Amino acid sequence: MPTILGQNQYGKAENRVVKITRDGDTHHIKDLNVSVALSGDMDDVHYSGSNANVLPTDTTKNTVFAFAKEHGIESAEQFGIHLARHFVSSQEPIHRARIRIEEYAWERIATSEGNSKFIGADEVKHSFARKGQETRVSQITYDGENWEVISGLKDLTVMNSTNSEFWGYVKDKYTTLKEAYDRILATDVSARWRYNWTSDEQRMPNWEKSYEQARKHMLQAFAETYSLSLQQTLYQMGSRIINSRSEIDEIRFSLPNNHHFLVDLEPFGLKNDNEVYFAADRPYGLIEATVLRDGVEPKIPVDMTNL
Ligand SMILES: O=c1[nH]c(=O)c2[nH]c(=O)[nH]c2[nH]1
Repeated sequence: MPTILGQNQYGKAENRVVKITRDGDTHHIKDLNVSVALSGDMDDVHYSGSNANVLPTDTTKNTVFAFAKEHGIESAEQFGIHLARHFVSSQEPIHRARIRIEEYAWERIATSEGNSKFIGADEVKHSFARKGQETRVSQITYDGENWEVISGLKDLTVMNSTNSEFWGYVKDKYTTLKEAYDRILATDVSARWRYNWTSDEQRMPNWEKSYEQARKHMLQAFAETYSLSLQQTLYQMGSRIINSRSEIDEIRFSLPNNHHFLVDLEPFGLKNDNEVYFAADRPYGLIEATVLRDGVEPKIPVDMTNL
């Protein structure tokens, strides 16, 4: 049966490019997921395997990262226009470029009051929470006599664009990681905290207020900790909650270390001055721990934060 080629397109999908613009100590984030689809005179590569008209998908990926440096990311639309125009105008066989972009919005984390003087602002200039993703969770158990309430949240994505280091670790013959003195620290917070309220219904905590405050203290600790490891930041987040909320005795975290790798732009004659990152989705470090009020028995199950 004779066959003919129908519609076709190709390119690199889901390039996770993060651009940090450092305006003094105020940082700005653009976080995009960019998918490139090109089409044009591509009959030959399908029929005979000749790659003479094929700009590699790897090159389309590199172009996304290089353009983040060369043109900046003013808006997703403007960035997409630059890219589409580039592919169609620089490659004769390419007649059509479709650039799809998802943009993830971030908002600044508000400072705690004592610290706003120290930082000189009501918002930390390098600490962000990703908008509109998190889910609030709770588990209530009652045996006819006693209550156990465990609350928390998951998928709260946060980032510090500076004030994070990681060095001085064990090195064996398989270690290749370079020590970092100024890295991005990003994670998706999954946390569960346990209330010490068990029976007296007259003295039930104000659940709404408690959630709001616990979340706030946790975020402020994330933003205000100068981090030497995600483990250290985790402990600060937990102890800030325990110390500021008397109704909470225990908190457990599961924190993926969302790695951001600086992209090597040297091959394109560009200097990457801690600006353009590849946001990897896997593998990731996974840091988990419980923080307890001293003298309290741990009761939150180890695997609960993965639910
Ligand atoms: O904060 C970190 N903690 C680690 O245990 C670790 N391990 C690693 O490779 N990078 C990091 N970062």
